[in-house]
Amino acid sequence: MIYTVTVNPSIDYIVQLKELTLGEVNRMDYDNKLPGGKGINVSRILKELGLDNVALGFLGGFTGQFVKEELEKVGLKTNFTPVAEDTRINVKIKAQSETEINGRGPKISEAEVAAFKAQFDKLTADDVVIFAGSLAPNLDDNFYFDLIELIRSKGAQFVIDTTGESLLKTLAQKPLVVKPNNHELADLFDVEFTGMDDIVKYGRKLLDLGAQHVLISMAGDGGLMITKDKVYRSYAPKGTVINSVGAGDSMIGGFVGTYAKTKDPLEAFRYGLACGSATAFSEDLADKAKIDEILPLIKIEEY
Ligand SMILES: Nc1ncnc2c1ncn2[C@@H]1O[C@H](COP(=O)(O)OP(=O)(O)OP(=O)(O)O)[C@@H](O)[C@H]1O
Ligand SMILES: O=P(O)(O)OC[C@@]1(O)O[C@H](CO)[C@@H](O)[C@@H]1O
Repeated sequence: MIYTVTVNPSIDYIVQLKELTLGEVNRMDYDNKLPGGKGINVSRILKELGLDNVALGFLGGFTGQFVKEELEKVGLKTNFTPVAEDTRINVKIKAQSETEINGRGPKISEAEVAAFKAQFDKLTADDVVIFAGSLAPNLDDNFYFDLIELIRSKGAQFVIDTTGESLLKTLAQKPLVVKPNNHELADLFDVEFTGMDDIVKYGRKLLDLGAQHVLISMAGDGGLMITKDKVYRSYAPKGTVINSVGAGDSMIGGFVGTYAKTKDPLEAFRYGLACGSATAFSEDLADKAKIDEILPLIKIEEY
């Protein structure tokens, strides 16, 4: 089974207006509320690809209830641990440019953490756990590392979509895939890239440090996959970008879901790219029809 973990889910409150003027009363042209959080987005993409998965994490209050109901409406399996405080609301303003204001999220009590962790005792070598998104304000990185140790001790695989020191720290535990974008990769090694060769050189370091597969996403410029003996490059298909929120989560969903099914990294990369672009070209996350439309446009070449 594939499990996603969203420690700090959200209602994504999408607000559209022609122009945002600071210090004035602004009126919306359109608004929408979506269940959000990176792990939840991965789960929704897996579901679109027809892959069985369970969304885990913490949900609380009326906002948490909304997220749970929206996910159940689309038939997603969930097993969220209830918490006392309200799930956060993240505001996504689409005006002359895109601005995101993400909430801090609820604090999680020790008893709530213990109830959540108990679920991991039953994992087996057939399972994959995907951690994605920020932690609750009172939890530190050890929250993930302790769980990763437990997961690896059961022989299960894990993926963690994180950056900086936290990413470096998890590599020794051999994540199934890591997917920094090119800017995150440069920050990670405190360097400036002058071309694709640099990106490949530093991406390869992640492989050497323990990652099983390395993807580097480059937004509208496509992506790279670095394996032990090959580097694959894809240019993103052209299209009208409607929404950049969740393209990275979609890429992870497409890669991990397809890899779990086929064990073929190249096919998994192809689906990852298609899901990322399909989301960029959709109002919400990509649906199956959009992913199917984009798949034949994905061209991958050896670099
Ligand atoms: N403007 C775009 N046009 C076409 N494809 C895109 C575009 N933006 C993203 N994609 C596809 O989605 C993949 C992931 O996007 P991106 O590199 O923006 O990830 P990210 O930085 O993790 O994004 P986010 O944090 O916004 O979800 C890219 O590698 C690309 O294949
Ligand atoms: O605050 P975090 O956890 O880093 O990011 C949360 C978030 O911005 O990420 C998703 C898009 O990737 C959104 O659905 C959600 O609002």
